[in-house]
Amino acid sequence: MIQIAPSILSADFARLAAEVKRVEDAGADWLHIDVMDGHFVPNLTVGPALVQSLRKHVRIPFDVHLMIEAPERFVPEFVKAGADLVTIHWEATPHVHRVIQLIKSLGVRAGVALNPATSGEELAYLFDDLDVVLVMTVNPGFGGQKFIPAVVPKIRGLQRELARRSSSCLIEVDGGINSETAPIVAEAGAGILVAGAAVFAAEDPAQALHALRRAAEGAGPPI
Ligand SMILES: O=C(CO)[C@@H](O)[C@H](O)COP(=O)(O)O
Ligand SMILES: [Co+2]
Repeated sequence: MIQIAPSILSADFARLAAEVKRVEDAGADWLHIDVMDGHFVPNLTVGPALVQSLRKHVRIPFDVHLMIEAPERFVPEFVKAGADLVTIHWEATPHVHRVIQLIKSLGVRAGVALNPATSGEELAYLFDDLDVVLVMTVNPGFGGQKFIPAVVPKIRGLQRELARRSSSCLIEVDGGINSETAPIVAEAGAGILVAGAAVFAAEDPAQALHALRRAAEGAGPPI
């Protein structure tokens, strides 16, 4: 079953609670919260205070995508604020294993995100500790960008390696996901699809979620 995680980056921040409730009611599986620090990526977004405020209005689990340098500095605050899954970038700290241990020790799920230019081969020693590998299908920093097809073989390679190890770790994809790209990534092995513009910019989010799910599930099981 494909899971969909709408990204708040394309929501109207002035009406955030109402917009998020709308996608929750429409059947979203996760809420994807993009955190940016202006260093790791050339953009700034939100911090733990916003996560804590939203937590009071939303029941679906929070998927917090940290696009920040040295994420270990802020992991405990995001968990305290209500994160259910914390994903850090492979490129953002020299101590990825240590940060994954920190996230797990706080009782939530842990993910590692890979920029388009990162191969993911280095992740092998982490698979047993990871709940999610997040494959960026755009360069991180902004919503509404165009999907990078060259990333698809990486998704397929990760899927094969995870299947070989009988791992329960899921592949999440993030960036430029819509009804055209969803079947491509689902066929390659993605189980969680992040979708910002495709859901929050749609007139009818329920219809948009349905279209994404149908497109992805029509792709058949991963190879
Ligand atoms: O992490 C990011 C961007 O850095 C994403 O979560 C985007 O916000 C997804 O938005 P769309 O590409 O689906 O509009
Ligand atoms: Co994201």
